[in-house]
This record gives sequence, C-alpha cells and structure tokens, in this order.
Amino acid sequence: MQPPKDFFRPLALGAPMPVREVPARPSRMIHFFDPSNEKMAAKVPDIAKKADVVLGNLEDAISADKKEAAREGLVSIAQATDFGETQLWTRINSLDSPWCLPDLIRLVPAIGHKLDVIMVPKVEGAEDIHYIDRLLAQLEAQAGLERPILVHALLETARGVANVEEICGASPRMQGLSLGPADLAADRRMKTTRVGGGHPGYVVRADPNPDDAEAPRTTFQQDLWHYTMARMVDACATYGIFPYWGPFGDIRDTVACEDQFRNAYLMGCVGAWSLHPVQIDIAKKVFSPEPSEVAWARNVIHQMGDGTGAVMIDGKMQDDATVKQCKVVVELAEALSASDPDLAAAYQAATDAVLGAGSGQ
Ligand SMILES: CC(C)(COP(=O)(O)OP(=O)(O)OC[C@H]1O[C@@H](n2cnc3c(N)ncnc32)[C@H](O)[C@@H]1OP(=O)(O)O)[C@@H](O)C(=O)NCCC(=O)NCCSC(=O)C[C@H](O)C(=O)O
Ligand SMILES: [Mg+2]
Repeated sequence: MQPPKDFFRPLALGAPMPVREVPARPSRMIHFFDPSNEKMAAKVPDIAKKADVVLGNLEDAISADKKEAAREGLVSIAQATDFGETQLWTRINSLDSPWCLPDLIRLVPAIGHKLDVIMVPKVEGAEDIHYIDRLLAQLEAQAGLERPILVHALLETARGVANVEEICGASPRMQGLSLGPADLAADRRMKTTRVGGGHPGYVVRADPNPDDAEAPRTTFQQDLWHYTMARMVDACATYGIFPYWGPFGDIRDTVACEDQFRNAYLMGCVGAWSLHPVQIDIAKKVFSPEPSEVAWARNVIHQMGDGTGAVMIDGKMQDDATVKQCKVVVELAEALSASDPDLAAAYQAATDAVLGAGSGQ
C-alpha cells in the first residue's frame, strides 16, 4: 500500500522537508541526564565525548517543582556545548501533562537547530505522533529550522504495544522506539517493581523425578520482556526505524544490566539507555559487535562471492540469508569504526588474522 501522497510533505508552510530515510547514526547508548541537576549538567561536555547520544530528561525522575529548571537547564547546556558527532536528544513531558506544550514552545526556537531527536513518553497510538508531527512542523517553520527534528516514541503502555505498528508508520519523523519496562509493567498490572531484567518468580519447572518424588525440581527463569521486545523490533524493522531497550534500574547490578542489554542486542535492538556513567561502558561493550564476530562476518561475505548459493565454512552452512546477517554486523561495525578508532583497529586486526593482512576488508 502506497503512503498517502502528502506523507513526505512538510506539515506546515516553511517547515523543513521530512527525511525519506532515518540516518543510521551510532546510538549504542542514550545517556540520560537531569538538566536541573547542576553537578550532572556540568558533566555533560565530558560525557558527550564518550556517549553516542546525550538526552536531557524533562519527564519522569524530574520532580514537578524542577520541570522549568530542567527545561531552562537543557537550553543553557545545549547552547553552551559543542556536541561534535554526539547526538543531542530530549525527553519531553507526556502529552497530557501541563508541561509538554511549554517544553516544545521553549525548546524548538531556542535549541531546535541542535536537537536531533525528541523522545515522546507514553505514546498510545498514531494520533499522538500526528499531534507532535504537525506541532513540530509549525514550530520549525516559525523558528526557520533547516532540518526536521526526529521523533522517538516510548513504548510503555499496553495500548501503545497494541498499536506499535501504526506508531512506527505514523510519520517520516519517526526515528525509533524504546521499551519502557517500568511504566509498561504498571500499565499492564504486571507484579514486578523492577525496572527491566528478569524476576525470580517467572519460571518454568522441570517434571518431577519419576524415581524420587521428593527430589528438588529444577526451575528455569524466563524473560518477562521477550514478547514485547520482539513486537517492537518487528514493527521498527518494518518501517526502517530503530528499536532500543530503555532503562535498567538496578544500577549496582552491572552484570544483570549487561545481560539485559545483550538480550536486546541479540534480538535486534541497536542500543539502550544509560542512567548512570557506569552503564555507558556496558552499552558500548554490548552494542558494538565483537571483533571476532566482525572477522567471521567479513569472511563469510568474502567466501560467498556474489552472495548467492550455499557453502560450508568451519562446518556451518552459509547461504544468501547468512550473508545478509553478516552484512548487518559488518555495516554496524563500519559505522561505529568511523567514530571510534580503537574499535576500527580491533576490527581490522581481527579481520587480518582471518583473511590475511591488508585484506582490504
Ligand atoms: C540514579 C541516580 C539518582 C544515582 O545518582 P547518584 O546517587 O549521584 O549516584 P552515584 O553517587 O553513584 O553517582 C556517581 C557520580 O556520577 C554522577 N552521575 C550519576 N548519574 C549520572 C548521570 N545520569 N549522568 C551524569 N552523571 C551522573 C553523580 O553526580 C556522581 O558524580 P560525583 O559526585 O561528581 O562523582 C542518577 O544516576 C540519576 O538520576 N540517573 C538518571 C535517572 C533517570 O534519568 N531516570 C529516568 C529514566 S528511567 C524512566 O523514566 C523509566 C522509563 O520511562 C520506564 O517507564 O521504564
Ligand atoms: Mg516511563
């Protein structure tokens, strides 16, 4: 089905032309900071040097009496900071809050030319994206912006999950979605108070031992988020936008944080939120392909020639589909290498070890 003829037209006279393809920029971590917290705000220039995205948070975690200070703090930080290749995002307040309209009316003219993405919380359906889309177009036209600000929807309500496909396809502004486990758990009445990760009560149990009814029965913890994450990844992939894991709230449990991020990475997510500096390195480690994976992928692509047919490499079948899987890994590695020379060197060394030095891969 064709998109409507005006799908790629500006929604206001004078607004910038919408993008036709969302740029695939490194976004292994979306680093949240509180712009009303002077100590945290002072760290933004340094954090921006090591994070792919910094996000000035104006919504949850910012108390009601700090909403205006956070908004003004973000304006000051954005105006004073050279972010280089690092993206600047913000999370505005929810559409039904008294702060959402003031957020947009203040931010777009003041820092719209530096804002790459606006994250919209608690999105319920396409109607929420349509509202933001038109309003942003009018504000961009008034501010004389030359490029559109993209929109990222937070998937954190039951109705949002039920409508996830229409949300992804609602506007050419859509950059991606993040899964918000805290609000989603509350909205679904899930009985977990954790922010991401598993729950010891969500298990499956092995059958009783037929020879010993008293023998303990092994249990296996399941993943509370598998279904939702898969729905989000499929909807994003359908529309060519990007899926992310949201927060992992147990900041001291860096091991389980890495597990949650790796589940998301393996399922097709391109990044996750970092709530604390310690989580930046975890996300960087997880969402950057391993050098050995990149070398393997390059080897498969090299040995598969024109990318069709089937061959055996190290005992594993490779064919047209596995070449596409390998291209996903190599394209991500090459995008990350462009801004991370250490990573580029590690990938080249691993590739040379497999394909021979100077393989030109
Ligand atoms: C969670 C925190 C409040 C913890 O802060 P703090 O108690 O200061 O931790 P530490 O003492 O370990 O901090 C060590 C130093 O690091 C600085 N710090 C801490 N967090 C950040 C940060 N995000 N960016 C930059 N710097 C940070 C501290 O200032 C300390 O500095 P120093 O004293 O000079 O050494 C805090 O981490 C925090 O507020 N994080 C952000 C939380 C947040 O944004 N929450 C909202 C997103 S999750 C959500 O909304 C749920 C989602 O929507 C859903 O529904 O699922
Ligand atoms: Mg939330």
